[in-house]
Amino acid sequence: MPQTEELRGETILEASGVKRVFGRGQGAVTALDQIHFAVPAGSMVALKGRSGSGKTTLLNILGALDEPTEGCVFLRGREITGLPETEKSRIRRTEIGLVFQSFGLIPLMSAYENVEFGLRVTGASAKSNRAAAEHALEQVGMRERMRHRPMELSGGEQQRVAIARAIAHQPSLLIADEPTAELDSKMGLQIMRVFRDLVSFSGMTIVLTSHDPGIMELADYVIALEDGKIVSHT
Ligand SMILES: Nc1ncnc2c1ncn2[C@@H]1O[C@H](COP(=O)(O)OP(=O)(O)OP(=O)(O)O)[C@@H](O)[C@H]1O
Repeated sequence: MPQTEELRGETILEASGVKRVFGRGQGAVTALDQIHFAVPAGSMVALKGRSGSGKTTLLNILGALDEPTEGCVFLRGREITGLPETEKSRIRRTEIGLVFQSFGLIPLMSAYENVEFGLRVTGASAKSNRAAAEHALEQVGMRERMRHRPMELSGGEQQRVAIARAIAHQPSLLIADEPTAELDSKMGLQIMRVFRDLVSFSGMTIVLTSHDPGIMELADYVIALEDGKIVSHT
């Protein structure tokens, strides 16, 4: 499998004709329709749009957490839609990292344990998991504080630990749903700096959602959604 860095500039993620309808009949809601875009490897893309415009629905489909009603998604040229759940789960474990608004750390575990715990499902040796967890914490600037529990860390630091957990298996694609929404603007910018470093130094591709124009400015591309459709792509 090529290293993340070697893919830089090539299309890593592509959505083609994606449509997602929730429910049936009269109560059906079309959350996404006619979604087409391609994301070059080693770039950061922000999805913007009002509440209900379809951002989370799209991220869930890109992250192999949900299936479109129509259309397909390709990750590194391979279709990830329509695969059996076991295969999608393998792709999520190896190629995709997920970050959420609410951090989702386990309170009784230290930062290090939170990151290492996520790696146990990979089946790698304890020694390599330890090295991978420490490397990921280093990448987000949290190695010094890795023995602290979440409650001893600021919101921004907790989110950095959550990012370390999401990237510990060195995925090529990081998906982040409103990663700065619970943070003040200074901490939000710190998180964006971490993301920019992951793009610059590790060649990672990041797709995130945000409502904050200051955050959006730091992305390479901005895709605007309105009522489930792309209305601009800059
Ligand atoms: N599981 C579901 N069942 C029915 N409708 C849903 C479901 N999930 C989302 N929707 C609908 O799909 C549309 C898009 O929702 P989505 O959560 O993707 O929007 P969003 O842009 O992420 O909003 P927000 O910024 O508030 O998170 C909305 O009309 C929503 O009500």
